[in-house]
Amino acid sequence: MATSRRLAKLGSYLRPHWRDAALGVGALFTVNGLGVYIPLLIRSAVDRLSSEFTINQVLGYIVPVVCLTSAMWLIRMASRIWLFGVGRQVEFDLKQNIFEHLLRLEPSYFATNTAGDLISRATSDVDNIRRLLGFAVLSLANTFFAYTLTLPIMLSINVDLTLASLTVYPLMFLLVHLYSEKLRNQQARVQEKISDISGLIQEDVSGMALIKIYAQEDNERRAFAEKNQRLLGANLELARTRNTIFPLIGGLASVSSLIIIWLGATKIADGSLSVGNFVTLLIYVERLVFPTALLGFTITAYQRGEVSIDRIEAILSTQPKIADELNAIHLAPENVKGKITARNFSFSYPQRNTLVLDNINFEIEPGETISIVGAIGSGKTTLANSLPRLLDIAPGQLFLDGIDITKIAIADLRGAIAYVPQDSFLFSTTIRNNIRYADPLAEIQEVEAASKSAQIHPEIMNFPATYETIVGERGITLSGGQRQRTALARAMLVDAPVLILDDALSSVDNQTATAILRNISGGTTRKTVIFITHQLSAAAAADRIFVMDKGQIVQIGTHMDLVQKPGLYRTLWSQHQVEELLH
Ligand SMILES: Nc1ncnc2c1ncn2[C@@H]1O[C@H](COP(=O)(O)OP(=O)(O)OP(=O)(O)O)[C@@H](O)[C@H]1O
Repeated sequence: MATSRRLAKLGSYLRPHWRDAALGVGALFTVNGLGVYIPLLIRSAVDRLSSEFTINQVLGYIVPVVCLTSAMWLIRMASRIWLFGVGRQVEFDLKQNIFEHLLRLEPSYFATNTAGDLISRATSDVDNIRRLLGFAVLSLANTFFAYTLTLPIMLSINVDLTLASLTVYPLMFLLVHLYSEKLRNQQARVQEKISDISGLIQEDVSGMALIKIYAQEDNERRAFAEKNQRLLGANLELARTRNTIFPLIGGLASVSSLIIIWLGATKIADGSLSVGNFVTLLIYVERLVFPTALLGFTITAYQRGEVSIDRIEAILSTQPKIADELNAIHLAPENVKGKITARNFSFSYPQRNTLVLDNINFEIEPGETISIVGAIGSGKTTLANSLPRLLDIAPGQLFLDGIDITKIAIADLRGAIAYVPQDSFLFSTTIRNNIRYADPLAEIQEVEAASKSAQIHPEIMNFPATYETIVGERGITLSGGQRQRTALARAMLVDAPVLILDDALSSVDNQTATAILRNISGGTTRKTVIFITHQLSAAAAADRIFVMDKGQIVQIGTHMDLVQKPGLYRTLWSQHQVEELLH
């Protein structure tokens, strides 16, 4: 991103908080104005007191200097509160924007961007921008005012001495210019390495059981040490560059004072400079040393911030691929009948040329229960993910109640479809909150009814705190089957007209799976149920069965029809019967 665009971005982050920023900068202006005035008082004191010295005169100078210095201290404090506050506000806004933006992005985005990298951008990079907008703005404004207010007065006192003291500055700016590109690149490398390490920690913590099962602790330790070493290398490289340039800047600024002392002394000796003016110039140059030396830190903060702006904007500028059309159709779930149609539906994943779904056609009537069976990788999950538009599908291929699903408002489409994916993810909260996730105000009776439909209620009643039992992270305190049925209860509570179960009962025995399917597809208000499964005895209970092979629906029919015809279903059924016998 070009520097001008980065500055425009910074401006846009600051805009909502311009009042505080302006107050902070205004306070710095006042402080620097007072800072310029105090040496003038001292000059007058030095010149007057050298001719007549009384205690009253001394006090007449000391009291205003003390009062002004105290006022400066208070105003400087206020400027810090305002400007650092702006940094914190921007940090809050950015975190909020990033999180809200991530919620709008489609699942495939998270397949290509690791959680560790996203976390590092939302925390460490946001922190860099906070520092840039708090500390760097403060120190830059301070340096700017220090120079613009001090230099004219210095020039009015003595042009030669002032210009001589400034001779080191071109050298200083050349130094900064030469090193800035290098510093920015090294900073970017550090941020990348931080992301790498966050990614590894995040992945290893999630996959800890796997690491232990395969006894891969040593390999993981080595992989971590390698990444940590790279981060250390990047940090040391950056520190070397910084530690070369910043003391040089500070040192060059101090050379200005030496120039004033050296040339000033000769000017006092030849009578062309009063002692008062000499002292004043010396104080002014000293006053400039600190803001100038701070420039180094300001540059670091700026460069860190620059890299971080790019990294954060990479998230914020990613347009969601799956979004509502301008005139999206709104559908209330209670008005949805649940008819699902596919017409010549084909799909391929980005970066893959082959069709994963190849010219699929079907009609599912409202209230019908359909089982989808087929070989591993035949496209069942892809079909299930397409219906609630978790995948970016082309228009005119899938329809809900005859309406193209790409024309329906996404929230309404997803509100009409309850979906239990293969991975029955549970949050680290109570079972009750997990079940009523989609309806946090649901009463316990509704939660219990949903659990009864999912055949998990008796087991929950046996947990130590029944529905208030806390589920460990990702539900590790529950068995696989319990997790699956809790996830199913969550979908049952929604009471949507369409229910999709993607291999969601694989850890439940065949009889229970069949009973659950009968339970959810029966009743007075029948839902349209799509039941993807490898459990053929449960699948057989459906009204119709779709058999998938290599991205196509190769057979459609009832269990009785399909077992009588030669084809994939009969083969799968025979295999299933052999497995049942061997069991
Ligand atoms: N995100 C993805 N990116 C690229 N290819 C994918 C992605 N997800 C699935 N595939 C591929 O699409 C094909 C169909 O996968 P899908 O998960 O739909 O099959 P499935 O029938 O549900 O399999 P299973 O019975 O194992 O769940 C497979 O070849 C798979 O490798």
